[in-house]
Amino acid sequence: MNAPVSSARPVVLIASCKVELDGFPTYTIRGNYVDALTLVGCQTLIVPEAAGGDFSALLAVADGILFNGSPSNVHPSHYGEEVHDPSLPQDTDRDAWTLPLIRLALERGIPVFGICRGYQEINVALGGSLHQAVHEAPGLSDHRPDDRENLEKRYALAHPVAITAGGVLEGIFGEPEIEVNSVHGQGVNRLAPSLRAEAHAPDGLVEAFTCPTAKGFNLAVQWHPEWRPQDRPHSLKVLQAFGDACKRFQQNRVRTAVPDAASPA
Ligand SMILES: N[C@@H](CCC(=O)NCCCC(=O)O)C(=O)O
Repeated sequence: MNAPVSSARPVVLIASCKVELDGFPTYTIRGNYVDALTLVGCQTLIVPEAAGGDFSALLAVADGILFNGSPSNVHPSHYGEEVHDPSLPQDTDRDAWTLPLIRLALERGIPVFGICRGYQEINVALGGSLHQAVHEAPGLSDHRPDDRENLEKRYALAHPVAITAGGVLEGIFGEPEIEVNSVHGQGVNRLAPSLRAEAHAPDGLVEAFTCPTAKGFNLAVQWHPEWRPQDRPHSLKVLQAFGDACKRFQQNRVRTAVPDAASPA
């Protein structure tokens, strides 16, 4: 008998940010992260918190987790530094649950995708550090967009990245170089020991990585594939790779869960 498969969309958790709005604590997520995952066949579930670090309810439903971008920075105390520019936003509430969840998800083989802040979070969660101001680091370029420009220009393709030969991204793109957008002031300084660089900017900054020892698909990128993926084939391909991994994870859960429930009495 063939094992049953699920036709339901895989459930992908997305981390929301916590900001103050009109005096109230408010959980936020930019809609293009949701739309991008919907486009590649996933059911998104926005997660505001994991009180007390209890992840059991989340792990029971997650077929994948997106650690998305955000204007805020990971607090530098997580990599042993003081805040370099106090005028920039922090989100210590998000740090408190996303950093341990990253470690747990990778250990369990749940598909993980990181974008921008999420990319930086994964590096920090695994013991890496960040440049708090890439543009001030000797030899590195300014990776920030011009905030006076409209969104179209801020998310325009900004520079090439060289794709690591034999890596996950080369498998997805089949090309040695692609063009990416660039919407960040911070960046990877010390790459966590368990991570492997998957792409580099022309100034040498690591722009993508994977954790090869994790059991499941995982990838993180400094750029923003969620911006207009319909119009950008490379963005669509990388999102689709994550969506497909979530689908496989879900199918595997269905296959391993169903026999008990379906066994004849
Ligand atoms: N604060 C970090 C993170 C950058 C980042 O995630 N930018 C995206 C912001 C908008 C969005 O949510 O899409 C840095 O500046 O390096």
